[in-house]
Amino acid sequence: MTTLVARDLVKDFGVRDGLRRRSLRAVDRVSFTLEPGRTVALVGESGSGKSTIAKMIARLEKPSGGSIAVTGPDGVEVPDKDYRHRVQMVFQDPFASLNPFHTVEHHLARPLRLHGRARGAEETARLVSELLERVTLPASFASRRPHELSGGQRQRVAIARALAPGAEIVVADEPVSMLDVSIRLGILKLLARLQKEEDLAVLYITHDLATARHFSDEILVLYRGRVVERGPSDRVILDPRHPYTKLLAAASPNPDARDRVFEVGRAAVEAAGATAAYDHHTGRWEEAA
Ligand SMILES: Nc1ncnc2c1ncn2[C@@H]1O[C@H](COP(=O)(O)OP(=O)(O)OP(=O)(O)O)[C@@H](O)[C@H]1O
Repeated sequence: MTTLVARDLVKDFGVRDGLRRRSLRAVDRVSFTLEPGRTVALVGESGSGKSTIAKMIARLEKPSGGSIAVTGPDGVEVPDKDYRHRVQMVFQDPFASLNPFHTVEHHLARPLRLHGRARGAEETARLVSELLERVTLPASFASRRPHELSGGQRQRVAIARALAPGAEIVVADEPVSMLDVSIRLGILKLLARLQKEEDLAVLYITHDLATARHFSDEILVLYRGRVVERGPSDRVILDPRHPYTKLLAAASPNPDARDRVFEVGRAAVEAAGATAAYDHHTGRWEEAA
């Protein structure tokens, strides 16, 4: 059982304030545990520190304080060289995260070879086909280039690429926010299926409380770098206790923005056959009788 424990994570950035430089605390003592077969959602509005946490987990940013440790089934911390096999990212923008000059096969074969999972052309081709199958894309897509794929197909390739090194912990940073509304649910369901079938530990980063509820076990609500509320997903959404969570549930006074935030949520609610409905008057999700 591979587990990631983030303890008291802190990130300070040096920022310019007029002529002076000052320190901005983007993440303030955030702790969580990612376990196999479970999804933890980090929810917060723009600037709350979600991406900075993702980058620290992916080792793209160095924490200013706290620790991140991945332990293997034996309970022993995995050595640095294994960290990157085990912990992989799916980024927000599938248009920017794939190189337009390279084929799908190149994008998947590279991590397979880099992490020593495939030797020789035959084995690589077989594993590339398997990866495409896991994200429900036809094997024939291997020879395509990113511009020949839709946004959703690109995101599936990005997920396959994250799985290629044998990832056990996946950080999905707003994985559907740049996709067409009609295909978002398909990508979230794919992540949910992989999480269950392959026992992945997932950190799902989103500003959308509704999908956080339906696709995660635990929700952490971030406000200005701090966790202001955390708990089982249903409890946090149906019975938010912190005023900021209540505010987030109300999303925005602008009905257009609010509807955008919640349209995926509504689709997710319907697809899951759930009985909850978002009440714009009370600003809460209510269980139907
Ligand atoms: N490299 C950096 N230098 C200075 N400040 C930064 C840097 N990266 C992030 N910040 C600041 O840290 C805070 C948290 O940013 P972060 O991108 O983590 O938020 P977020 O919740 O992911 O927002 P979004 O949803 O817009 O991506 C913000 O105030 C941001 O301006």
